[in-house]
Amino acid sequence: MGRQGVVLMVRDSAEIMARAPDWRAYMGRSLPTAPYLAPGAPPQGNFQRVALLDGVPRLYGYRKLPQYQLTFVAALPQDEILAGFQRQRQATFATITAMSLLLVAMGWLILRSVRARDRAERALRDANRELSLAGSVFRHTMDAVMVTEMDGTIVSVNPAFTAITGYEAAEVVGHTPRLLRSGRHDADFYRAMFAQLGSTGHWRGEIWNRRKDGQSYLEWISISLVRDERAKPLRYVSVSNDVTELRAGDEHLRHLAFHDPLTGLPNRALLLDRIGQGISVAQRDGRGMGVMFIDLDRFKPINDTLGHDVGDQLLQQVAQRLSHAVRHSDTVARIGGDEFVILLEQVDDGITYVNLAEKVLSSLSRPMVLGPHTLEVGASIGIASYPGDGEEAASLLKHADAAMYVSKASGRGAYHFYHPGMTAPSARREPPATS
Ligand SMILES: Nc1nc2c(ncn2[C@@H]2O[C@H](COP(=O)(O)OP(=O)(O)OP(=O)(O)O)[C@@H](O)[C@H]2O)c(=O)[nH]1
Repeated sequence: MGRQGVVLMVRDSAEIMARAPDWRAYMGRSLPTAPYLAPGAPPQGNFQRVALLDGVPRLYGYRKLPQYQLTFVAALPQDEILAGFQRQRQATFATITAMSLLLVAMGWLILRSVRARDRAERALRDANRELSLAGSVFRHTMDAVMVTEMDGTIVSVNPAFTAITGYEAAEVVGHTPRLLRSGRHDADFYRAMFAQLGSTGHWRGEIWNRRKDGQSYLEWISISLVRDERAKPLRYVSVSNDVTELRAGDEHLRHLAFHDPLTGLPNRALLLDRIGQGISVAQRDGRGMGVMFIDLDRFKPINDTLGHDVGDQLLQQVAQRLSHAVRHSDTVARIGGDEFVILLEQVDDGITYVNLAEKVLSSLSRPMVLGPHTLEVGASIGIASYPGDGEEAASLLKHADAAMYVSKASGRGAYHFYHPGMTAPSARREPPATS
């Protein structure tokens, strides 16, 4: 019956005839409002109410015994009946709560792994995109790219490398860049290059290399040391391009700037520079040097009668004859229309000038055959030597010109050494006075 269950026997007069438990306390007490005593109450039934006598809410079951004018009543307290249900409800609630938490946790874990997977896929896509971009640059750049191991073994080269060197990738991979050496640089050059690469991780400069067909070419190259994530040296990457033609263009421009286009001889600017250098060397070594100013005699009539083209050819032939007359170390320059200068270095005696002047006069006086024309010109020469006749390039040249003017004035076809007081060339070129 539980802790608060009750069994009653109630007379139809509402008086409690028996009760368990505590029958003594309830004996004779009346239950006039009991539902089973109400007129027309069914012979048996159930109901729920708060007990009149002890105030406990109970569920009641009864059965009338009309022949004895009695009703049997049994009641159980509501909380005892519902206790199992409550326990079950709590257990169910706890289970549902735990499952919900579990579901939330699983959902969170799934979400996290989906996000992590998305992130990884995105990173992979980005990495692939970068790789394909790098690959495309590697394949399509006009610069030759070469990747080597730290010991110099070539790992890969790009198509531009093949275009420049003539070597296919398969022919160079596994070899070292020594394959390309032209022999124009000594061991010190490469030692300095690797020393800088070792200390700074970079080297940039020009190298003469050799193509597969044996032809030398000049490349502008930038080499970088590549390290791994832990900064350990991994590879060398070089990017280079062929600058041979560019350099040739530079040299051609420089040649044009310092040479006479008609004869190919050094012009006035280069001559002055070389005289300056010659003076420095002579000063240092205590040696002599000098310049010989040569002006053709009666050149103008050739121009005037046979034309400028023939005059040009004659000037070219004069240039050749002068070049043949001098030593390899001397310089022959053309500094004006029919004006040539020979720079003689390391000359300590006057006889060398005399010999050369006579050789030049004799060479230029020989007939020149230019197509159908056989022409004869001569020359007038002036000589000035360092240090006696001038200590600077311009003054030496000016004094040689003055001495040459004396040769002209003396009847042409002669040479003179400079002496102080000889007429300056500027005076010589003044228009003759008219009377
Ligand atoms: N063909 C040709 N003639 C030139 C060139 N530059 C200057 N000349 C000419 O060279 C001549 C030089 O003049 P001069 O030295 O006075 O003539 P020259 O007849 O030799 O006179 P002398 O020296 O007194 O004997 C001028 O007629 C210029 O026009 C050139 O590049 N080509």
